[in-house]
Amino acid sequence: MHTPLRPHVTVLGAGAWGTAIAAAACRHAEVILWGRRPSVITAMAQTRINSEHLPGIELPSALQYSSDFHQALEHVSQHQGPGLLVLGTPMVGLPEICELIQQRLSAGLNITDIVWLCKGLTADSGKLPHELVAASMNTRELATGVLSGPSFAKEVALGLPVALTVASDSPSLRALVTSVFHSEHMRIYSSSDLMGVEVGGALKNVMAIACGISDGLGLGNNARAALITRGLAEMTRFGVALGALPGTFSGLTGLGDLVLTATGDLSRNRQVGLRVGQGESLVDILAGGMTAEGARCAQAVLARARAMNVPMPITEAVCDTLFGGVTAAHAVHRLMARSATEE
Ligand SMILES: NC(=O)C1=CN([C@@H]2O[C@H](COP(=O)(O)OP(=O)(O)OC[C@H]3O[C@@H](n4cnc5c(N)ncnc54)[C@H](O)[C@@H]3O)[C@@H](O)[C@H]2O)C=CC1
Ligand SMILES: O=C(CO)COP(=O)(O)O
Repeated sequence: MHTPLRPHVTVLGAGAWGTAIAAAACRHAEVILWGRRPSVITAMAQTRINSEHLPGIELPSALQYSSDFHQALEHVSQHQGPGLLVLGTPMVGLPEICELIQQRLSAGLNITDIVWLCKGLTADSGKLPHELVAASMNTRELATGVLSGPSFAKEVALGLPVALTVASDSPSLRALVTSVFHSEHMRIYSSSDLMGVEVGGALKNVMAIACGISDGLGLGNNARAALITRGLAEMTRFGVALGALPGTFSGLTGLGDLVLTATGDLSRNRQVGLRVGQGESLVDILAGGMTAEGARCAQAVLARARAMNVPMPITEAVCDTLFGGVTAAHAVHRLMARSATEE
């Protein structure tokens, strides 16, 4: 009897999440983790530890490493069986990665399936990941989608239970991602609502900053519950205006990721909010290069919401506090002083 070929997977981006997801893929696939800094990749190959992003956590011995972009892409294109390319950079790195991939596609490289992990909107043009991918790559011959959900990289790298959602128009991509990642450690659910899944991932970061600010100000548990609930209403309103299905926001990538990031201290977005609420400036907090995508994303979300006439009071309060010179306490006062309304 013939055994199916193990999928080949390349993960581009060796940050916390790219590394954790590459390690998870090793259960069912032959995996290369690509990073752009050769010295970091060499150290990871030698120690089997990502000391910068996941210190002290041993990575699977089967995981391979490369800082050679061409070699990393060939791993998924020059293979008889299924090949999956995973884009694991933050939003800020996505345009460059898409451009590099498109150059290889134009040169004839045969890639069929791409899934990305990033959460947010581009800071300049306010595009969601699938909009950016469609604008910068020739996707006609590609199956593409997003893998998202409540998932702190550290817990995933430790093998603790997690549930994620793959969203794509392509049933074959959904099946491939499921076959690569679904295991007794990681459940994979499927959705065709790419818009809803991406909006949830982007907006929960903004709401996590809001909850962090509230907790940093010491406003209590009631205030945090109100922000989570009204934040969910706000992200649903925004998503539905863009064509998302409302039900998606009560799933893993909406409510699930919102609760995780708004309450879990491993969240960098929540940490940003906590520190802002305690009086630190955003510039100082982000000076070390921390990935906290909710800050930039909040401005892009607000611009898109205004263009659609969608009210986003919490997002507006976050923008005012982070960028508008309004104190956190005054932003809260303004939120609370609005007229009463139907729920
Ligand atoms: N850390 C987490 O727990 C989770 C993160 N995510 C999402 O995954 C994405 C990546 O986040 P993290 O891995 O946590 O970030 P990170 O800050 O740990 O690492 C980012 C990595 O991307 C690399 N990078 C940045 N721009 C690049 C470019 N142009 N080309 C190549 N590499 C580039 C950096 O060198 C760094 O290694 C984000 O969009 C985040 O929202 C999603 C789920 C969980
Ligand atoms: O997206 C995440 C968990 O699902 C990680 O959140 P942070 O980017 O806030 O750390």
